[in-house]
Amino acid sequence: MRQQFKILAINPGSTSTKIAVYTNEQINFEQIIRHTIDELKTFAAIYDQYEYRLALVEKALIDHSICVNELSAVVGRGGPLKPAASGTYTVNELMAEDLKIGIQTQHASNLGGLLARGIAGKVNIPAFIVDPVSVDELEPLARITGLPEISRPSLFHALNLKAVAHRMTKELGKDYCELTLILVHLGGGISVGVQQNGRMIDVTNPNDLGPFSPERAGSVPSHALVKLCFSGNYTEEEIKRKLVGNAGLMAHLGTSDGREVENRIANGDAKAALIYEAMAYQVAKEIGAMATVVQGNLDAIVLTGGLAHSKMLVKLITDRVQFIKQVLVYPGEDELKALVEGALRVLRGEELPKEYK
Ligand SMILES: Nc1ncnc2c1ncn2[C@@H]1O[C@H](COP(=O)(O)OP(=O)(O)OP(=O)(O)O)[C@@H](O)[C@H]1O
Ligand SMILES: CCCC(=O)O
Repeated sequence: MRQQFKILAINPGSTSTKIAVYTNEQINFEQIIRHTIDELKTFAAIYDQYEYRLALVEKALIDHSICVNELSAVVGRGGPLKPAASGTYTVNELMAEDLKIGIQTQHASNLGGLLARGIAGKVNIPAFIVDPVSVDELEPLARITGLPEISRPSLFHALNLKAVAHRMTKELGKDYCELTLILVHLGGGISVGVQQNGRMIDVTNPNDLGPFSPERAGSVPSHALVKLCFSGNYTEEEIKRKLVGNAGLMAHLGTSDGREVENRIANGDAKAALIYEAMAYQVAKEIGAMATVVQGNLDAIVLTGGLAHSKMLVKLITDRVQFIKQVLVYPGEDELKALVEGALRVLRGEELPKEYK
């Protein structure tokens, strides 16, 4: 009989902590613990929320009659850490320190590894994180911009894109490193990357470059942006908010909900149709650019994320890129399952845990 591993996965977000317990690939339970603004505003820094969220996760385990010493491992969402290769990492002392201070930025996901370590430490089982947004496997060529002092960083939807690549290679009975793929996450932000030999050798940072998305600007003409920054009309924070959060579909149409945009299109809204098609056009153009990175030697183009549920958007993109290679669609994202799968690969000895340095 296959060995049974019981795993707790923790995904802290800005307004909730999502948790799940799985036995192997089977879910035992999933819960979204919501946090109100009033509760969170009492904490000055993200790390100050640690004890508060820990108590809520432990209570949820008791509510579901799960005893910590039944668990084989605890896995948390990895925060924006130092650039590192893709994989499952043991939460070590150095990582815990970087998560505590928010080495790249203050973000709720920094608590994922810390909560995993806190709970796992009580019963001496491993604590992991999997594919944080700061996974960096870029080729030197991909980093260079026209300004020596600005290089392209690697920040993207690594957890979902890597999980989808693992799932599809398994389904096709292939080795993970065998396939060359263009992987596209179509969510609130859009990441477009190309993976070769298991490494994401080029990728657009959804907060910075590439297509615009439901709520982010993507690449914009730099001179016009500089003018906006120095117009005296905005603070630095306001400009950042304008680019990430209030841009894309939200800025043009006042909503970041793809379903709402499609309803408007169905009711004859020509502006909604133009903007939605422009988003698909930009995604397709970026896919075309990524195909040049591997000189067209690809196995598939893969679309995933919430917007990949949309038949309309998938068709708009596919019509433009299917001449390059077949398009496969894996709608949605399941971060808790992706975390569990990453932990299982290590517990089953399919992958060695990586050490954060
Ligand atoms: N059936 C659907 N048709 C059209 N759009 C959809 C559908 N289902 C979800 N979406 C859209 O997908 C987007 C959200 O995707 P997703 O849940 O992957 O993003 P997120 O988790 O909010 O952000 P991110 O993925 O950037 O972290 C929203 O624009 C939502 O309206
Ligand atoms: C930075 C990429 C990940 C995200 O936007 O959620």
